[in-house]
Amino acid sequence: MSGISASLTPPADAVAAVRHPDAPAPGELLGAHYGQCFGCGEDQPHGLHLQARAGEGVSLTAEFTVQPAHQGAPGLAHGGVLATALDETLGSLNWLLRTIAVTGRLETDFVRPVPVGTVLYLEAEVTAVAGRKIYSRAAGRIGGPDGPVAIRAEALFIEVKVDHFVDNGRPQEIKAAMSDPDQLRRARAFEVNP
Ligand SMILES: CCCCCCCCCCCCCCCC(=O)SCCNC(=O)CCNC(=O)[C@H](O)C(C)(C)COP(=O)(O)OP(=O)(O)OC[C@H]1O[C@@H](n2cnc3c(N)ncnc32)[C@H](O)[C@@H]1OP(=O)(O)O
Repeated sequence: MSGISASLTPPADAVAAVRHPDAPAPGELLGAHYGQCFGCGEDQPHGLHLQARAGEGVSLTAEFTVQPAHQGAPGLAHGGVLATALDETLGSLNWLLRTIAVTGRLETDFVRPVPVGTVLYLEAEVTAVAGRKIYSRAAGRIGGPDGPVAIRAEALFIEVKVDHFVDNGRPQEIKAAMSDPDQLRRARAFEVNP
């Protein structure tokens, strides 16, 4: 067992997260926010191809199958890849809030080794919101959705403006995504209220 750091404990004035009225219905697949995303992108050959599904409230489930490209030790998933799976799952929660946010802090416990070929069953929920700060937690189970926990994490996401990606990333792709005539795809790219 491990304790979490103070910065992951919501402050006294934190409030419960509110699911956006247009959030996908429980059971609905969220789809990728960006085709080249290492976590969820369908165009990323060595990516995780993680598929997240909306849950009740501000929660979701996701699945990811560990591939040979994700090994650290022979036959076992790399810890950084597992942390990525948690990060991606937690990041997807922002689509249920329709908030653009990036990971500020991610604390991960690696509880059991995860062999190649394993399906990791992830579950995540937002626990509290305080201003721009979104607190969340996730766990990944093996052997089935009710199997033993192999990994878990607590995280703090920070809300940002689209400018975060324009100023620090590839502005031309961001501008193209913002002009996408498909309103839902445009909103999903930035996980924001259209
Ligand atoms: C073409 C299509 C395009 C698609 C477009 C995609 C859009 C959808 C993106 C989704 C992507 C998903 C993928 C998975 C999620 C990632 O993996 S995101 C990538 C990894 N994360 C990053 O790159 C973030 C890098 N860090 C930063 O940019 C900046 O540090 C941050 C996080 C924006 C914060 O900077 P800031 O805005 O100046 O905020 P700042 O005032 O410093 O802090 C605000 C508050 O947060 C607290 N805080 C900030 N950082 C921390 C920290 N590390 N620890 C504890 N507390 C912290 C501060 O203490 C402060 O608290 P208060 O004083 O308000 O109580």
